[in-house]
Amino acid sequence: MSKTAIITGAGQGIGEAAAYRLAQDGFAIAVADINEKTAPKVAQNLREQGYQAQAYIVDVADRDAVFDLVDQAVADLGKLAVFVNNAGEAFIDPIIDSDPEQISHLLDVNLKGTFWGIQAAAKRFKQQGNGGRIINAASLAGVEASALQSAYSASKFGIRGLTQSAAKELAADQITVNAYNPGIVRTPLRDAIDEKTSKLKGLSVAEQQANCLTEIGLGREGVPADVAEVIAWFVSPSAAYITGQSLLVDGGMKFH
Ligand SMILES: NC(=O)C1=CN([C@@H]2O[C@H](COP(=O)(O)OP(=O)(O)OC[C@H]3O[C@@H](n4cnc5c(N)ncnc54)[C@H](O)[C@@H]3O)[C@@H](O)[C@H]2O)C=CC1
Ligand SMILES: CC(=O)C(C)=O
Repeated sequence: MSKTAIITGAGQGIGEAAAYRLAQDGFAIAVADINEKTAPKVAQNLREQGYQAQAYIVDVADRDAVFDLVDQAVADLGKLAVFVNNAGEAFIDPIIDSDPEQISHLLDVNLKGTFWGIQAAAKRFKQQGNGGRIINAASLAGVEASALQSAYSASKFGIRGLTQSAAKELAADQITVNAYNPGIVRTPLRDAIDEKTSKLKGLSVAEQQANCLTEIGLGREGVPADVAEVIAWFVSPSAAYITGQSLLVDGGMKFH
């Protein structure tokens, strides 16, 4: 049985890119996502390329489902080695107009979903007895908050705090906990942000994009400092003693 990497939100975007990248490093990939169409497709593509992969339909906001995900993936694919809390959502609205339900849902997915992933992975790592790697999706917006993204930025600042606290608690069990903080990565999530922002700010999408930070790649183009590469580095032997870090990735890389 292989070493398993569970990646949430791996049905598209950054999570999908991370799935391909970690598969190249020999991990069996649990493609976990709420989307019943995309997760099986990604898992199938991985298998067609000769990698071990399985799709799991899960809502990361459901704590029991996240624990079940770990149990099932380990039973199917082998010992857990890596858990990437990548799944997330965003919405754009002025803070005074932000809908309470939408705020709660975003925090349930982004912040509490990461909490459940850390808990489930850490419990499994402790049972297995030889450490593990937990990597969380924070964001540039969790280092420098953006207007119109109050709930999202709050969730990403929170994820950085979760990362630091968990890292301090789990280091004794050789479990590292780190976060990647990408700038702009051209995914459906980012496209939706830009479109709504440009509407609210009256900017054309082109003008809005011109205001963006350096766009970085999803890893398939192999551009430097791409996000999938950062996730793979956090999992590599050279990062065995790196923990509690939030790595800002916006074309360059700097710890925060
Ligand atoms: N795209 C960007 O510019 C940046 C993205 N990020 C973060 O990176 C992560 C991935 O973002 P993208 O790939 O851009 O997003 P995306 O929207 O393209 O993909 C997110 C995936 O997560 C899944 N998902 C959403 N809610 C879920 C839930 N409750 N349970 C399970 N799966 C769920 C979606 O089905 C989708 O497949 C997110 O946490 C996002 O906040 C951070 C900084 C920049
Ligand atoms: C979506 C997101 O976190 C950014 C920085 O664009």
